[in-house]
Amino acid sequence: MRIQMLGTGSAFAKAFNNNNALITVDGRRLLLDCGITAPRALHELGYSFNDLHAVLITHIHADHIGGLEEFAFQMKFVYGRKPILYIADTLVAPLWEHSLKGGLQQDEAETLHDFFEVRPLPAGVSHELLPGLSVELVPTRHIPNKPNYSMLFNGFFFYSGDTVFDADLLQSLVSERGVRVIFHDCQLHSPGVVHASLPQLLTLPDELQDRIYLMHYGDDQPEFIGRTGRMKFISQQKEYEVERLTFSE
Ligand SMILES: Nc1ccn([C@@H]2O[C@@H]3COP(=O)(O)O[C@H]3[C@H]2O)c(=O)n1
Ligand SMILES: [Zn+2]
Ligand SMILES: [Zn+2]
Repeated sequence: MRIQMLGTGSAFAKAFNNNNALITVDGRRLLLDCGITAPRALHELGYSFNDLHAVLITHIHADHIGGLEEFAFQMKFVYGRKPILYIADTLVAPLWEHSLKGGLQQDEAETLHDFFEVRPLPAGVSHELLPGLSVELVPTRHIPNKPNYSMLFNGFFFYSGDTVFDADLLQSLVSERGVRVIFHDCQLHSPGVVHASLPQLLTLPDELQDRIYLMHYGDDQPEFIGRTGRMKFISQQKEYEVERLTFSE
């Protein structure tokens, strides 16, 4: 499994694109979140929306779904096919009613299903997204009363979908679930109200820090290079072989 971040920036970053990723398995590409900057970021890497097998969504903040209107319109009017949208079952209605309907709907009968092959995913069970890639949605805390999901891929790779610091969850993922690689959102400055902050992540034991790669950071990230304990920053646009990340690099 290879992963290439389209961006590693926080919602307000300007030096980095939105924290969205391309996961590639056997030549098939899954887009993981599609934020405001995703259309341009894909283009800069030489991809079009038509090169994607499917898109998977963590939650409905604009840095994670703000590019879906263009994705839907391009697939309908430029490429003439409906893309697969994997999304938590609890987010299907909010995504349409609160985010996409205003731009996409042209007549009252149109729904999200007219633009996407919607695959609602219950949390807590494994789903095959494409051959060789499975996911379990893990509910994580981000904004009170708004559903949000982190992703456990192939049983060993945990990708946080914007979450507050939760040391117990990270510890149990490693000691009970066998997680080997963790991509975690990281707000560089305290307090981490809706994200994990770097000072909080630095309190984790070495055995966890060794597995953690930091993403979703602010524009002053260069000032923090060398100040992340045993954790490492993930770079945007660089491609990583996930199986080879732990304890290497
Ligand atoms: N209660 C909230 C809600 C939002 N925010 C900021 O807005 C951003 C939305 O995208 P995000 O990546 O979840 O990060 C959120 C916070 O920076 C915040 O700081 N506090
Ligand atoms: Zn975000
Ligand atoms: Zn968010």
